[in-house]
Parts: sequence; C-alpha cells; structure tokens
Amino acid sequence: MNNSVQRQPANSHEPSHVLKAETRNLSFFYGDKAALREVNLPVHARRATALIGPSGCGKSTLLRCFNRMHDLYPGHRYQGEIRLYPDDINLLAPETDPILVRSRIGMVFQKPNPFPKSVFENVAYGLRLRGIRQTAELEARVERALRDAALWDEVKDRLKDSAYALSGGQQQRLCIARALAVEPELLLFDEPTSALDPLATASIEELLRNLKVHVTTLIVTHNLQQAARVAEFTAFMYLGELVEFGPTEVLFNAPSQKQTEDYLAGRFG
Ligand SMILES: Nc1ncnc2c1ncn2[C@@H]1O[C@H](COP(=O)(O)OP(=O)(O)OP(=O)(O)O)[C@@H](O)[C@H]1O
Repeated sequence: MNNSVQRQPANSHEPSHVLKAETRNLSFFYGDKAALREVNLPVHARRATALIGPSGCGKSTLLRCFNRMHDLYPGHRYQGEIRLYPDDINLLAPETDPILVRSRIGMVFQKPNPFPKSVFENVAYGLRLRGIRQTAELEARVERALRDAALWDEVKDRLKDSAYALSGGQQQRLCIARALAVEPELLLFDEPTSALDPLATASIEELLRNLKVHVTTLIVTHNLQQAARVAEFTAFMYLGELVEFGPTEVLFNAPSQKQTEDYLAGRFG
C-alpha cells in the first residue's frame, strides 16, 4: 500500500458545513470489552465518509451503532450520543425507537442478501411495509430506485425473475435499490464490494459516487484506493479510537498523525 491517491472525487474541495449526523464521545462495549472509545465523528450531509483502519479497529462496530444494530444482542452497551440532524435527536437515547432509526437509516452488507423473491418484490417490499399499495405508485418507485442503483436497464425485462438469478454485482445493486426505495436519510455500507469482482466493484463505486447527490453515505472499506475514489471525507481508526478525520485528499496526502501515516504507508495493519 502507498499513500498516493490516483483519483479524487471532483467535489472534494466543495465546502460542506452541513452535518447529517455526528457521534459525541461515543463508546461501545461488547459486554465488558470496550470496542469504541470516545469517538467524535462528523458525518457531512450528502457526502460520502469512509471509515478505514486495520482489522479489529472498530469500523463495523461504529457503523452498526448508527442503526442500533447492536440492540439486537443482549449485553451490549452504548455510551455517548449520535445526533441526527436537522431534527437533532440522539439516536442512542432510550426513548428513541430503534425500529424508527432503522427506517431512516439503511444498511447494505458485505455480501448481497436479496430476499428469496422476484427482483420487483425485493424493492417493493419496504414500500408495501410503509403502506404503499397502489400499483402505479409502487411501479414508479421501484423503477426510480432501480435507476438510482444503476440497475434498471439490466433488469427492466426481468422484474419477475428471482433475485437469485442475478449476478453477484447485480444482486448487490438490487440490495442498494431496496435500501434506496424507502428514501433513507443516511445509508451505511459495510465493505460493500469485498465479495465482488473488479468489474462489479467498479460499477458499485460509480454508483456510490452518484448517490451522494441526495443521500449521505458512511462506508467501511479495507480498500484505501476505494476510499480515495468515492469518499470526500475519511476517518482513520485504530484500537477503537478515531485517530484522524478530514477531507480524504488531506488525510491521504498530508496526514497529521504518525499512526495514520504509518498505516497508509503499509507499516502496520
Ligand atoms: N460480537 C462481538 N462480541 C465481542 N467482541 C466483538 C464482537 N464483534 C466484534 N468484536 C470485537 O470488537 C473489536 C472491533 O471489531 P470490528 O468488527 O468492529 O472491527 P473492524 O475494524 O470492522 O474489523 P474488520 O476490518 O476485520 O472487519 C474487535 O476487537 C472485535 O474482536
């Protein structure tokens, strides 16, 4: 690995002062084990933020705090806050309903996980749950989500086929369409291309760059070049702490912390 950046997103220097979310002194414990310590991470609205760092540093743990995934397991504990804007609520407050949180904050996993349903039904599912019943509206919203996920042209004649008949990369874009259909405010990606070949990876990266027009994204990736290609902001984590955060170009080319520099130079991790 080296710290040269091949390509920067075109708008990486655009000022973005509007925050969609931020963590405030966020710590997280698996039982007694602290996996995150006092993390203060800003998440800029309609921008992509990448979380990078060596294996086990807490990237996925941090991502999963945002949609309260850890609540599904007993014995896990949050400390601190995650503010969501513009309404300025604390996502971690006991009075904040985790189901509501998950309806506003979507997640795409490492491996594509479509439902055992047709292409159309995969995307329509969440819309039906939200009470949308009219066929014309369902069809229009499914088409829009598939277009936003850059999949429409490939599946418009196969909407009734099983989602499992799609390639791995198409299945991942279907999962992104499924997440987009319900218009999330924040979309979390946990290593979304690590199970895909280079071509499928390139198409997902292109999609990630285009998504930012209307969605805020937070992306865990092991691939530093991917962070450089898709994210305006990057956070470097180590041993459960946020070591450095900044515009991707600055963090990659002129990191302020020695640990960041060592990691980018491949000296550990
Ligand atoms: N369910 C769990 N129970 C206990 N400890 C856990 C659990 N999940 C993760 N951990 C620990 O929390 C720490 C952070 O793990 P996490 O998966 O968030 O790291 P990561 O940076 O995403 O790693 P990777 O890049 O390998 O996916 C690690 O020490 C890990 O062993």
